[in-house]
Amino acid sequence: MAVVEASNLVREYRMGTETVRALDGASLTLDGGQFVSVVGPSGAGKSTLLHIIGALDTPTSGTIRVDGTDLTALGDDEASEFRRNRVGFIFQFFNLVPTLTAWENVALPMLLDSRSFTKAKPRAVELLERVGLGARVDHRPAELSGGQMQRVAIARSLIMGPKILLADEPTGNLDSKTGADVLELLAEVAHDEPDRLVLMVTHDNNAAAVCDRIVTVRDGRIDERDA
Ligand SMILES: Nc1ncnc2c1ncn2[C@@H]1O[C@H](COP(=O)(O)OP(=O)(O)OP(=O)(O)O)[C@@H](O)[C@H]1O
Repeated sequence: MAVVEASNLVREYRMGTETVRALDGASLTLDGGQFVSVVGPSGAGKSTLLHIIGALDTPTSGTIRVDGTDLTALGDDEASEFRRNRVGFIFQFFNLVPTLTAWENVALPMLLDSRSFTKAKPRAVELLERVGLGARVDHRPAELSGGQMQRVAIARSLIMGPKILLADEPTGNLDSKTGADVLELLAEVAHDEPDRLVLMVTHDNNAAAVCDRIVTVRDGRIDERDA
């Protein structure tokens, strides 16, 4: 089943009197059960594409459906609910809350929802075990290595059970061995469930090489061979 269906996406930014076209008619269909990387030159529109797929930004024109939801039809509150419950985000600098322990960081999205409050800790601990950090649940980010922090962030991205994980340069701040381990984990996460998609923006050719599919963005469009 298609998790992402993007058609003719255009995203323009106004810069004073100039208009920058970050996306210029990008079309793409992505199925679940895959680990997909997005590559291309600097300024090609990769991050803009990822932000639109994650409902962090809206296109100027074009259509975008993610996990069956038409993102262009969402209001601000619906978009933030979509981001919280239906998408997992993984960032280069991990974005963990320094004052919270590993399990509290992972549980945060569930702790914010009164309906799931009591289930939050057992689920967070289970996910930390899944990413190999069962012995680190009470550690704070400063007491963890970079690779361990990224594993916590991956566990957090999974807690609401999203169909899609979006990773922006997830290995950009890790050494090559630690980065390779994180990529292996992301591939496992994509293949764990039949229709989960992990979509990763990367500049690292080794990272792209372990993916099931590589999508190239150039001048705001998806390379035709990749669409
Ligand atoms: N908020 C913004 N305001 C104005 N212009 C923007 C904004 N965001 C992106 N752009 C412009 O849109 C184009 C695409 O940017 P984007 O960040 O999507 O590229 P990228 O492929 O992710 O680049 P990089 O690999 O360097 O991160 C660039 O020319 C950029 O300067």
